Amino acid sequence: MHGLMVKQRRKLHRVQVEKAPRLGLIRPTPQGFIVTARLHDGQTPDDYEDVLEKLAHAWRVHGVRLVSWKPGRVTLSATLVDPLEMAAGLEVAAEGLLRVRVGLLDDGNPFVIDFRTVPHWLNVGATQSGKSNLANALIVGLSPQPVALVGFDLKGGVEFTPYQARLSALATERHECAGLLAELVAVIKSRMELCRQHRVKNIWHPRLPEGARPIPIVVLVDEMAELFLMADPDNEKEEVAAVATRLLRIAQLGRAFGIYLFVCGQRVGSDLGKGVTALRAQLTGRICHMVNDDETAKMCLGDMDRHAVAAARQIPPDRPGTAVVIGSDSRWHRARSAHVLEEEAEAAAEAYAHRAPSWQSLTAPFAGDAEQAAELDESEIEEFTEPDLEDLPV
Ligand SMILES: Nc1ncnc2c1ncn2[C@@H]1O[C@H](COP(=O)(O)OP(=O)(O)OP(=O)(O)O)[C@@H](O)[C@H]1O
Repeated sequence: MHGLMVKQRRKLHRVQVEKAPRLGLIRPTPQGFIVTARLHDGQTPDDYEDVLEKLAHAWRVHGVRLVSWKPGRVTLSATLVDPLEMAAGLEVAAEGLLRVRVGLLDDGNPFVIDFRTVPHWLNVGATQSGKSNLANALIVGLSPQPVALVGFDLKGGVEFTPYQARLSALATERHECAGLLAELVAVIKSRMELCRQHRVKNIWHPRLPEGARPIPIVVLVDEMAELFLMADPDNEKEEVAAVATRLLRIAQLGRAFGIYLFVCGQRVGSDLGKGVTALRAQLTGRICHMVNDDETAKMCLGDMDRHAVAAARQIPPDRPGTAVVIGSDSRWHRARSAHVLEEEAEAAAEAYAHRAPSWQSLTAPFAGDAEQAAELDESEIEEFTEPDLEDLPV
């Protein structure tokens, strides 16, 4: 027994985490180089994630990322200059239905918002960090597409009114938002009925005749906090609760019924209430621009990857449009959006105004009172929350 203990203790003593890396061959890449490091006993890839910034300084390079790992070894990629410097001159491009290339990732790949693979997004950042610029990029990329756009603009309309020509509906006050959200849930309910009639689980299923397939709806929300903050809880509680529930229903069921959320805000904090935390869990696409407080970075990225939080806190204020993004691959990337002026987005909205379906045509399938139609029971929600991925549009 004693011998075993001594052996164990020796083994434990062998474990040292901070040791010089054992590097393999250095291979050049267009942006810098790639190198493999063998892990010392007791090291994990996480230990490397924790010291990437130190490595970048030691190697005198712009940045180091851990690109992959196998048992016992990690592969690191170093970039000599910031690839995001090149994003400024990029153009936004539609890359298929509901898919927009909005900028560049720091591994040189395009930064793509693809609602087909990641249906709902949270876009946060301090003032002047580049949130609206990204929304502008989406307007430019989505306007020519056969999709409906709906705006919730709690900044009194300053953000989305310029694009009204291409919007099928716009709400600027919270009570209007509550009504419009009820109508969207009612749209979901009518699409549910349609799917039941054709015995399919989502609107993309091939069994649904092409003519019967409803048009996708992208919902843009700006300033999320305004939907949840209460100046006078006694009078506003009910409305806030209704807004929170309806947003959550849209997030839970949107993927199956072609309704997608892009939610922007300066701040996401637990003080906004449980509704925000529940909603956040459904917004699996995350974009964190420069933020002023740790809590917002943590709320935006922390539940996905703690290293992403540290990366977001390092975004310099003089690089608007730079963000830490978690998208379809569930890994975090530094990214920068293409620079899109409000005028460009406005021009795109005007040019494609004829593509905006009328709100009446979108809500036609449900007759009567939206508030009532917006009631859903748990079994209905469960029935449609996990659509088959193969059915999503191509
Ligand atoms: N990707 C980018 N490249 C270059 N400049 C950018 C980029 N994104 C934003 N900017 C510039 O940074 C400034 C702030 O951007 P934007 O208005 O999008 O910030 P915001 O986060 O929406 O701010 P606010 O909350 O105050 O509306 C603008 O002048 C904009 O042109």
